[in-house]
Order: sequence, then structure tokens, then C-alpha cells
Amino acid sequence: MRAPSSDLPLVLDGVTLQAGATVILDRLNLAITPGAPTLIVGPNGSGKSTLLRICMGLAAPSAGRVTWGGRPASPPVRRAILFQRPVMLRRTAAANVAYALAQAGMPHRERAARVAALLERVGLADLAQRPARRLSGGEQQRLALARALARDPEILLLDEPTASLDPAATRGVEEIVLMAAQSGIKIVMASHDLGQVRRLAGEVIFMVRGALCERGPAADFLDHPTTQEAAAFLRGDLVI
Ligand SMILES: Nc1ncnc2c1ncn2[C@@H]1O[C@H](COP(=O)(O)OP(=O)(O)OP(=O)(O)O)[C@@H](O)[C@H]1O
Repeated sequence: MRAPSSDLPLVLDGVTLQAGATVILDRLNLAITPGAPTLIVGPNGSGKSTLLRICMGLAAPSAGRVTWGGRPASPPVRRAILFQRPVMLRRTAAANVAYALAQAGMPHRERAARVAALLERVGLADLAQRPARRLSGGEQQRLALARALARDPEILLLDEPTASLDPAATRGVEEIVLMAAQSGIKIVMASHDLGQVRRLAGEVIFMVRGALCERGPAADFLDHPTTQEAAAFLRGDLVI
């Protein structure tokens, strides 16, 4: 495990985000600390993506405050975010990773070896020279993970990265996420898939209408939810 990270704890203190009259996030208080993956769960539109964007520093709260390792305006050097549909540069898989390394400030002479190691880590070594946009959806998502890992992140935020993938591709992505977690990277991931929550989560943050409804160890949330909303969600009822 790496040394305690300087971007953790990530603390949201009374965070509200409004767009006009719409409250997207509603007075969130939470601390993200090192440890097993945190899965953010909730119905469509409950604010999961917006919460991840706030955690990355891509959006600023309308009220309240966000701090990373106690600092209010930490540059997102060792934070990475992955979206449901990654955007690939019109270059080879290897060149996509090399670009990420260049962005992270790695000297040119060190990049080739690191590109090879990262592609190996995500199982894409054989496809290094293939144009990234010709990779399958699952391969593209693994390449996006390689690019994210190129930043040597302390926190990896993932927004439903397997939502459009088949089970085999989902397994490939989950294995990389678990490996990253085991190497000490803090995983914070939004998911709709309760099977995935069971497979990956150490703890769950359950959101409803922009508010934190329930939070706790994954097994407790899945098997003994304490709120009516969580129980309904787990039964597959519509939670609006
Ligand atoms: N810029 C914006 N202006 C107005 N409303 C917004 C804006 N961004 C998000 N919203 C609304 O805020 C709510 C939360 O959106 P968000 O995408 O964070 O939810 P989500 O839980 O990730 O949803 P899904 O599971 O469908 O991805 C939604 O109702 C969305 O329409």
C-alpha cells in the first residue's frame, strides 16, 4: 500500500449545487477516506455524476465547501476521472497513453517503457498499435483506465464505467479496478448494477434526489438497509 495520500480525506462540508431553482446536490456532508472502494448508488438523476464531478473539482458547489487533504483548492494532479463513454484521441492505443503521460509531466525518454507497462496492466499489450477508436467498447474503457492510471492517481473516480459493456468486458474493467484498489488507489465509483456493488464495494453511499440517504458497509446496505428508500431501491421498486 502506498503512503497516506495527500488528497485524502476528501471532505464535503454542507455541499449544495443548484442550477437555477433546481437543487442537484442537497447539503452533502461526507468524508472519503483511504480504504476499500466506495460505490455511489441511487436512482437515475439522484446526483451521482454531479457528486463525482464535485469530487474531481470539475464543478464548484453553490454553497458549502470541498477540501482535499485539508486544502480547499488542491490542483487535481493525482486525481483521475473515468466516464461512461471514454473519448479516445485519433491515435494508436499506445499514443493515447503516451499523451496522458506527457500531460502528467513524464519526461519523453521514460514514456515508452511506462506505456508498455500500463498497456500490459490493462491487458492491451497486443493492441498497442491499433487506432484507439477501432477498439471495442470494453477495450476502449480499459485504455481509458490505462490513461487514468498514467496520472498515478491517489483517487480514481469512475462514473458508471461498465454501463454500456457486456458481462465479459465488464469483468475485464472490474478486475483492473480491483487491482487498482489493491495497489492503494482510492476508488469512488457510481454504479446502477447491484451485482457490481456486491462484487466491488467496501462501502456504499446511497443518494436520493441529490441528498445522502444512507451510507455504510456494502454488506449492511445490501442485506439490511435502514431506510425505506434503500429497501425499495434494492427490491427494484421505482424510487422517485
Ligand atoms: N447543469 C445542469 N442544469 C440543470 N440540471 C442539471 C444539470 N446537471 C444535472 N442536472 C440535473 O441534476 C440531476 C442529477 O444529475 P446527475 O447526472 O448527477 O444524476 P445521476 O444520478 O448521475 O443520474 P444517472 O444515473 O441517470 O446518470 C438530474 O435531474 C439532472 O437532470
